[in-house]
Amino acid sequence: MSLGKDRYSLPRSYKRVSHAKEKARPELRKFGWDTLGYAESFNPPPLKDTIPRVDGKKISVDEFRRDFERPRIPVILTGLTDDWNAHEKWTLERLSKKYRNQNFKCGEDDHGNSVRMKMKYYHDYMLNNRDDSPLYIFDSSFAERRKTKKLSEDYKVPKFFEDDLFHYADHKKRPPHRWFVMGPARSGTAIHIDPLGTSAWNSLLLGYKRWVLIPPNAPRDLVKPMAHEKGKHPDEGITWFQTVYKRVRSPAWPKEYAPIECRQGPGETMFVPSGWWHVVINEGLTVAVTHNYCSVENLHLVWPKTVRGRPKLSKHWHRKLAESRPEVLKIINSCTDTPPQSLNDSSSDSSSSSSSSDDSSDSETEEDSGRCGLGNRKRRNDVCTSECPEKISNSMV
Ligand SMILES: O=C(O)CCC(=O)C(=O)O
Ligand SMILES: [Fe+2]
Repeated sequence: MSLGKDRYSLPRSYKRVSHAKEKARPELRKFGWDTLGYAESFNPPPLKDTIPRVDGKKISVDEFRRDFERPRIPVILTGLTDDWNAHEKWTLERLSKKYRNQNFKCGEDDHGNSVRMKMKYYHDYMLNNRDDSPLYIFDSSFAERRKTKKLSEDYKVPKFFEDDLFHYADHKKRPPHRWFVMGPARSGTAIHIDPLGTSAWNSLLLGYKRWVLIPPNAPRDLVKPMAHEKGKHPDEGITWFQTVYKRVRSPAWPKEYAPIECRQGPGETMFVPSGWWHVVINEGLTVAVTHNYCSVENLHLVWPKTVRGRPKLSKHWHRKLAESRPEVLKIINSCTDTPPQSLNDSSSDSSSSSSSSDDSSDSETEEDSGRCGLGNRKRRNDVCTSECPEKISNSMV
């Protein structure tokens, strides 16, 4: 069975979709995108919702820091999006009309270049595809492009996440940090840890996302699909839900790595603390926005990874923090092996700001993020080894 041109509503959708697919996943050319029949057969086990939910309007920033951010406990905050225009503006109908001819990133080619599709074709694809692991919009430059930047006026960074210390780095130098996210059933994000020790918040406007989070100390080999389980979609959320998920749910799964699971619904904001493994699958059509950030609570984790993975950025950032937030230098000093004076020695840094080589996750840790390397966050990425639609891509580094 292969998808015919008549599956789509617009005359050019088939061609545009085929073109994007060829660039994003050339390895599927022969095998096909719908061969596994997941559109008919994929059915995750019944949900065990084990995440705490807290009314975001009733908790203070200090309480959030004390109860969740500092101890690194995942939580869903409710009510934070109530006054966002996105609730009205981010319906499929309005998005596909207003941004009709705008290109959005829905993949990455083998050279790390963005694969983009006009919203009108992606919308058609989203409604009509039967793919096993569909293309997913994960776009980190929406707020920089003239014709899509208005999207960033439709939501507000919740007060809990406002103090992002990367904000002090020059905008062009800071790693990608915000993504507009849109995808159909079965699209999602393979298991990963977000880049550079950052934490994330992810607010869902439309649809339902199923999440599994696993504590930071869980070994990579345990949480990732085994070589023989990877199949044709090695770096996709759906593969994880078809393989590792069974083990996570079995009595043999180590108690110390007990997962936190949930179904996130519209208006809910997921907080993913630094270092936690997480994997997501969309249960139907979804629209979301997600940001990664560094705060005073996770700086001790972000700093060493930034020094090691993004040395040039770390020097620049150190200078900016010393000017504008000198009080955080004591956190940096307490988690650093590098003597502070060498941070000011620009001659010691030979890395190129445009190269992705300093984006890499720290291979001595379990970090791997695809939306990954905040040098790359989210989609597929060689350096990070997987997932995270481009939360990783090098483009903005
Ligand atoms: O909404 C999703 O697919 C999850 C995204 C995610 O984990 C990430 O951006 O790092
Ligand atoms: Fe993530």
